[in-house]
Amino acid sequence: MLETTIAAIGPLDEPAMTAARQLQARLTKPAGSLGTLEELSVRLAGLARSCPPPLPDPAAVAIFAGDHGVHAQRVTPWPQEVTAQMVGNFLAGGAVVNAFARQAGATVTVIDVGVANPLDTAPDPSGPAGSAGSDRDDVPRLVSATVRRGTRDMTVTAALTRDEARAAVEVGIRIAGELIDAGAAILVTGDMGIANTTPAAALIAAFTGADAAEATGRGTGVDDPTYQHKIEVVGAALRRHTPDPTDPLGVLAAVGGLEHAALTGLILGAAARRVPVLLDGVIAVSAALAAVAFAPDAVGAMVAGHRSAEPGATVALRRLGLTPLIDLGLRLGEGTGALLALPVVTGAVRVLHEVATFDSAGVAEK
Ligand SMILES: O=C(O)c1ccc[n+]([C@@H]2O[C@H](COP(=O)([O-])O)[C@@H](O)[C@H]2O)c1
Ligand SMILES: Cc1cc2nc[nH]c2cc1C
Repeated sequence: MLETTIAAIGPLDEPAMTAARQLQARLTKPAGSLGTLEELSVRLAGLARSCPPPLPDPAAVAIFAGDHGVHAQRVTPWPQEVTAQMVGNFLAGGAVVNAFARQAGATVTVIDVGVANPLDTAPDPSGPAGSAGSDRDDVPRLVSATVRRGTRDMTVTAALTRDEARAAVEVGIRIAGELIDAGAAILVTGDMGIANTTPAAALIAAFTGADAAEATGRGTGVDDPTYQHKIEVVGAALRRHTPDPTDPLGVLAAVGGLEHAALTGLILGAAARRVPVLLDGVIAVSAALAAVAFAPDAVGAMVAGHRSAEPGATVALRRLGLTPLIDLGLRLGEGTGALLALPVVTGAVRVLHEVATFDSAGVAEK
């Protein structure tokens, strides 16, 4: 499944991109006045192989949840149980991602690929928090696709076996296919996993060659001594495994996480179906680096929703050559920054569908 998905990923379609550039030049606005949105609309036309490309509606958020053996190294102040508890919150509709998804009209699917603690998924008799008036279709959905109940501690041994990493990637590919088959026109990445900014930093360092200090951030907000310790943990894991960036499955297995690997699969699955994938924060962009290591053309399907405050996100975005659409200092994850960027993507495409040309509107050109 991984190999066939990689084989299905191809370059952007040049004729559709040329058509989009030519249409942009005829629309009633000064050339280039929509800045980044113009190039985004061209890219999305190339991805869809049509001009105009379809509007990115409806959107589907896929939140992959997993736990991390490296939590034992005290790289985060939060207890591991919070991963399972936040999954319960997503399913009850009470997290920030749910509020933003309701605002964007996006569905929310939570995929348990490796949560260590039991999930409390009993329905709340009072109904989903904050979702008054929503119909059944808007209720967040849980998919149980546990590969293992959390990774191993990457400072001691490989976080995953190659088979486990592959299984998690293939969960992501399967979810991409299911969401697209159900009608999603854009996929939005989400993640939940206490301690997951540590493997994200290690992945970014492994794929870009950045050192541990450049790739590592404060995650949920660690104090100065813990931050220094976290950089050492990332550095120690990299020294132990010396991951080979040309072997993405090996890198994901050595220093990755189950949600990172599943997000890699989601991105590859979207790219293979030529559907855009809106990237959220540092966990998503670390997975995106693995995706381009599998299939360089996968970058054509990626839209960087926002610039996470985590420094590793900027390192990864630079390597991917992606300009984030918004930069608001967010560092929450869950898909929140990407969802806020969704109207920008929609706007970029809507212009190609709806804006009059100089000819049709009788507006004089310079
Ligand atoms: O999306 C981001 O860039 C981001 C930055 C910092 C923290 N997070 C979220 O916070 C959790 C990981 O933080 P930590 O400090 O426990 O590694 C995990 O659930 C992530 O979704 C996410
Ligand atoms: C409360 C909380 C909510 C989150 N959402 C994503 N990561 C998170 C981490 C914590 C700690």
